[in-house]
Amino acid sequence: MGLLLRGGRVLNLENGELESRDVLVEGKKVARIASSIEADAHEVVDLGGHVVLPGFIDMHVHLRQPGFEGKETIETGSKAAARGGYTKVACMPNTRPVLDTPELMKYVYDVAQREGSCSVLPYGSISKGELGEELTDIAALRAAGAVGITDDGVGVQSSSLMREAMRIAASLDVPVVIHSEDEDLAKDGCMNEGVVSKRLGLPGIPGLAESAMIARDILLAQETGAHLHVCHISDAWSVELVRWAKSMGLRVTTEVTPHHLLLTESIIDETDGADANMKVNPPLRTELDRQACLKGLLDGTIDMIATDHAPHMEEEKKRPFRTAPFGFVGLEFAFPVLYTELVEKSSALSLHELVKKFATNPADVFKLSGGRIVEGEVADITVVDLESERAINPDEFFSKGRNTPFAGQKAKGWTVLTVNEGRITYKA
Ligand SMILES: NC(=O)N[C@@H](CC(=O)O)C(=O)O
Ligand SMILES: [Zn+2]
Repeated sequence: MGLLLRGGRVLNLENGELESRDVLVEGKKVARIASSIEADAHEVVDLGGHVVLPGFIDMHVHLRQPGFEGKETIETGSKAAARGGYTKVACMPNTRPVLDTPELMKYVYDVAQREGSCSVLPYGSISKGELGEELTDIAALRAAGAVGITDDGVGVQSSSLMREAMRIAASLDVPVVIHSEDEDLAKDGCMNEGVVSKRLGLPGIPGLAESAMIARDILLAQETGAHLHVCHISDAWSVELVRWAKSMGLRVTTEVTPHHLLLTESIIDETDGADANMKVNPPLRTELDRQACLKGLLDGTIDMIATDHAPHMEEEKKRPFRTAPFGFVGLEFAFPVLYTELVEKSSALSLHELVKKFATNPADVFKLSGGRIVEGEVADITVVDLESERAINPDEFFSKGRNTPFAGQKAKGWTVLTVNEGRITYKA
């Protein structure tokens, strides 16, 4: 019985070494890891020296179900996740209806159980309908399996509402996950506010719209003792604030997207704002901001990578820059693009440091299973090919979304096999 992964090189997360090991999976767990395993497993996969990693965990994806199934479903989004090497994703509640009740938590778990290709952990919203007016029943959402609470897609404008949410969340040990955006400062903006927005005559969103809200919420986390997790950090001052909060011993964590680590508003400049596939929230910012995010990732200020996979329909993204929806897909190439740019090309960080940002840290921060490959623990495993180079090709996506500015970019590090709770969920 079991699944035997033979002839792979398992990444040692402590020292970064690749160790030739066989891995035997029985049921949902890793049964054995050894140099050579002889077992009559019912399935043997020869890994041919490819690299064996803990399954990736993405704490920020939009699966669009219920309500926006034209953009994505739990089935297609989780398939895309498995193809990208993810074994767990946390999905955002900005669906229709908004995921604001225990019944809707159950709905996501049920659909994922039936149709999903990875573990799907729903967030419950902070406010009913994400309207920012009335709190949800946070205790009931937690009891129904909410991985955290968030109004992602919009910022919580009311400071008193956020304060009350954090008080309750702190008492229940529920992470408060924030889309930091001061709507008054960000009003009608469609790209980063600065020289490029001025040149193109497009309304801007200042970095301050993000950092000012992060400052407020850090202070509220300090007062209430809540665990604050900052979504998709993108601005240099924001990174500085989180660094400060950590140095004060506060429970503040954060994530960054591949696009904020690798791209800037210059791509919008070069194309004269003609392509809404470059429109995302928070917006692509300046080189200074990008460098600050990179530095934050390296020094531990930024705990993890999250894709903020946000699929939209092609027609929607064909609209003018000003009116098209914000968002990029990311699940199917996040690891390859970051491995290639940050590990292989620039040696900004090493493979095992990157893998911690993709798997170990999200597991630890959100107290989830997985994040490492250990005998007796859950068999969430991703095998990647670090040699073959291929271009990112939206036509191959399992996701319904094609909206990415990374289309055509060449990368290495593609997933060849994904195992979620002992079950093969993707095989190249
Ligand atoms: N990131 C985006 O640009 N868009 C997200 C919302 C969000 O994550 O804020 C979406 O739901 O489309
Ligand atoms: Zn958001």
